[in-house]
Amino acid sequence: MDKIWGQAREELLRIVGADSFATWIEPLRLSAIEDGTAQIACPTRFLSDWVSRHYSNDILTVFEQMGSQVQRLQFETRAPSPPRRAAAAAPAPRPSVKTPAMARASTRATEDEMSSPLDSRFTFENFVVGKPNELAHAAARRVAEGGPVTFNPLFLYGGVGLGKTHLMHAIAREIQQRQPEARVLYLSAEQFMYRFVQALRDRTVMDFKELFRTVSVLMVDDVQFIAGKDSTQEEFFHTFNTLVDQGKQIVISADRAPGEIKDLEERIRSRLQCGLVVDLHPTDYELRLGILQSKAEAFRAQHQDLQIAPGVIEFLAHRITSNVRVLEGALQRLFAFASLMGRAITLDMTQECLADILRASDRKVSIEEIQRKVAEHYNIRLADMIGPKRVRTVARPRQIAMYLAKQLTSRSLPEIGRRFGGRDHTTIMHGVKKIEELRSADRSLAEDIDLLRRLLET
Ligand SMILES: Nc1ncnc2c1ncn2[C@@H]1O[C@H](COP(=O)(O)OP(=O)(O)OP(=O)(O)O)[C@@H](O)[C@H]1O
Repeated sequence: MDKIWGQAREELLRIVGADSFATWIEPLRLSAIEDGTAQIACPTRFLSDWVSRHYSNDILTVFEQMGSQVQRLQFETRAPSPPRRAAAAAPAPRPSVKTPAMARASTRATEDEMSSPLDSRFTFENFVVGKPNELAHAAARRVAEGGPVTFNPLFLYGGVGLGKTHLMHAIAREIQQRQPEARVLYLSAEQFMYRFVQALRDRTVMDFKELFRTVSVLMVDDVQFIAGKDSTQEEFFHTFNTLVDQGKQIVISADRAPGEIKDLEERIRSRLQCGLVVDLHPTDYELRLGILQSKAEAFRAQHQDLQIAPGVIEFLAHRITSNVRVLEGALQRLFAFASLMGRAITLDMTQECLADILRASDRKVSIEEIQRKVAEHYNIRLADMIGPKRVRTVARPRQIAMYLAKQLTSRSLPEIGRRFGGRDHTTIMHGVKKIEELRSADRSLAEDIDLLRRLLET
């Protein structure tokens, strides 16, 4: 079982990412596989509920990929046997954010568990600065240099893969190096919630509060995760206030601006807005070029025989515009391919080796995707997008979808009309005009549209 689970964990780590893995998958063990059912031991009921609701599909997919006969999962709440490191696929231990002061504290075990490990690649030196991220970078540097707290919190936001986590790790690492006695606690909002719920269950809330309220710097990644989770928000709010009152620095990241996070309590929203809010804009050509050049240089420092033909880096910077993570992935694949084949990286080879990525970044948004995203965003049924209902709560999102279809696709008005349940092109024209007018008058609608557009374009 350990061997199978070790293999499955490796794959799960890749799928769910290091943070979610450490929080949700790491504590699980595979106890048996019988008649197509995998029995998975979870240390707490909460964990088993959460994992079964959010990660069952991922786990089943991984079993399927491994060629196993597992069809169902059964979660049991019982203390798992201690993990066997040899079979485990947990990430190699990386330095975690803890300090000598933390080690002396009586709650040491909890603090160690609480902080997320830092990725050693995510430093300021490795962060390439360009127009789209210069403000975020400057603010992050300022916070990392320490000194009097000038803006609190620092709120960094931006789309997927644009460097938020990189900057957060760089700040944490730099503070740690400059002020070894500072207690920096860095974790994701998901982990904050998990630890809080665990403290509630174990009746150790006072320890939890004490721990969070005595740190020097609190850094919380992906704060949008706590939206809609009432008691976690409440606890976060109090922690936040106590630290700000004590003049302690807080750094927060999210995938959108505080004003755009739905189901976030108003008082938290306004607290988050009262420091410095900076965003990481989508990359431009120059920044992509800079990032590619710096990564290629780093790679060539270790593989001197690697040849990259002129124009390849420029070609990639021009063609792959989605985000830095995709850009990095493309480059890594190219390097791996070139060293395996012992070939120089030419333009032809790049096109052949990255055909799928290049096709995907060519991809145009479809009207169906627009309808689906808009329906999800406004919580209406997808069928209402094409149906006849005229109530405002349905008609307005429908018009927004029409507007986005006009903006983001090259379809004609009659074609769009057909996809909206056979409506006439004049109805589409009217919808598009209406939204254009409302956009300039209604700020929150304009923000909604920008958000949807970003979601659809990434
Ligand atoms: N300006 C940059 N210079 C160098 N590397 C970068 C830059 N921006 C992003 N990266 C790299 O791109 C990858 C994705 O960045 P990161 O994980 O920080 O994104 P993110 O904004 O946190 O995304 P997500 O919301 O998906 O977590 C990382 O490997 C990071 O090192």
